[in-house]
Amino acid sequence: MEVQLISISLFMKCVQFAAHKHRDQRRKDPFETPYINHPVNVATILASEGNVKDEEIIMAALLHDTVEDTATTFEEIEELFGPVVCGIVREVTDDKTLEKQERKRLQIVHAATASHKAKLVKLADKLDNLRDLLVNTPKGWTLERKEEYFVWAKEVVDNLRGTNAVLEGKLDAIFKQKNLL
Ligand SMILES: Nc1nc2c(ncn2[C@@H]2O[C@H](COP(=O)(O)OP(=O)(O)O)[C@@H](OP(=O)(O)OP(=O)(O)O)[C@H]2O)c(=O)[nH]1
Ligand SMILES: [Mn+2]
Repeated sequence: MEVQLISISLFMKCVQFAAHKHRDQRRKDPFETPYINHPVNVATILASEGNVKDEEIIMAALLHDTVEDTATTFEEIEELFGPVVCGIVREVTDDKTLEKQERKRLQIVHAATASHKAKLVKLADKLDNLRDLLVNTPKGWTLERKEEYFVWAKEVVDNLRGTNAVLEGKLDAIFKQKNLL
């Protein structure tokens, strides 16, 4: 068995915390998928496809949208799950007080200098969102807006390269399918 650094108890508290915080949210897809499916997908992509063994990265993936999209604070996350997990979540959290265009621009800029752990979470986050867009159109989105998302996501991913060959390969297969690579 792999060395296990984080107790199963704390890990499950993290799953429970994320599910609780996102309990009233739905994704934008036509099926109104419960929002928690996305953080669970991102964590599962890292563990099962990306071969990531570091439990703190998996926990940060489970929590990655809590501060951005729910009434969760970094202080809560640090108190419950420690400074490393909190630091990763902080790095992948957009400042929602900024204009959307500026937020999107900053994701591209910040990707380049993010820590290795944060880059892994961002790669899996984009992979899950793009896989969804290949099969669904979010409510209220035009096809053009969807195409623009692929173009923008590639700019973010281009600044995350050299982090995880498997995840980057899977993202590149999607970009090739969209004629962006
Ligand atoms: N593909 C997809 N995306 C959905 C769905 N429901 C919610 N989203 C979220 O929508 C965001 C993209 O929509 P935009 O209009 O471009 O961004 P905004 O929500 O921040 O304004 C993605 O965030 P992001 O900033 O790109 O990444 P992150 O917030 O997940 O880090 C994604 O997480 C869905 O059903 N499918
Ligand atoms: Mn996300």
